[in-house]
Amino acid sequence: MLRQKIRTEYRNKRQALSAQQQSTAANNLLTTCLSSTTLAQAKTIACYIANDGEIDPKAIIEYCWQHGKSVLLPVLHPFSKGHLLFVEYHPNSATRKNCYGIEEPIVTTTNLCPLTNIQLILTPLVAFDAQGNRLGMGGGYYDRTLAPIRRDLLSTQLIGLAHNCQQTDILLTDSWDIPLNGIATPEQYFDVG
Ligand SMILES: Nc1nc2c(c(=O)[nH]1)N(C=O)[C@@H](CNc1ccc(C(=O)N[C@@H](CCC(=O)O)C(=O)O)cc1)CN2
Ligand SMILES: Nc1ncnc2c1ncn2[C@@H]1O[C@H](COP(=O)(O)OP(=O)(O)OP(=O)(O)O)[C@@H](O)[C@H]1O
Repeated sequence: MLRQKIRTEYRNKRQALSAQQQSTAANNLLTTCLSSTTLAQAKTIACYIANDGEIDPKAIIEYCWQHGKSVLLPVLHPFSKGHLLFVEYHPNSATRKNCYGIEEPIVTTTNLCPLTNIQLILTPLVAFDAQGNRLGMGGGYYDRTLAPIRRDLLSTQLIGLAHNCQQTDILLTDSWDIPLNGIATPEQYFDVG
């Protein structure tokens, strides 16, 4: 399947980056994000903990904390298979590793955030194109969870974070794919509306 072939190719590209390249990319990513008004204006922002060579958004999370913004992380839904929950994340949040080895906050009765309260979601991705199409890890987690955005039921903004080497020509899309409003790389911001 073509999608799987592209996924493997682009996972390999990001995994091949050196620690030095990762660190430079992560620092420059914050600068790009700050050039878009979306991050400056949003008060409730979902992000992720880097895994598998993904660009590291740690500096963005720190920036959000310093500027009084509320940060959320995705957590694999404990009952609804293939869906995500978004959970508050603070400097001292208790975390654990999920089944993919990705750190996630422990869900409590008070730290869940409904999708309707999230103004901006910064998504990880494996590959993207300049039209705002996104290829993820293949679990369909973001696509399923964010389906209400596709149906225009939510105004949450979606911005993908990526290394420059994750840009592809044109990605073929499926009916369930949620298009991004923008993509931020260490070099530039693609505004796709
Ligand atoms: N940092 C980060 N957090 C995230 C995601 C992500 O892509 N990145 N997710 C985004 O959905 C969710 C977790 N989904 C994931 C889905 C699959 C695999 C994974 O490693 N899958 C296969 C290989 C996939 C393939 O190449 O076909 C594996 O187990 O090796 C990891 C995370 C929520 N949290
Ligand atoms: N809204 C949805 N409802 C039901 N199934 C879905 C939905 N979105 C995606 N899926 C299923 O999830 C599977 C994986 O989708 P896809 O390859 O687009 O994931 P991805 O975008 O790479 O992953 P992720 O969103 O986790 O980063 C597909 O085979 C599809 O059947």
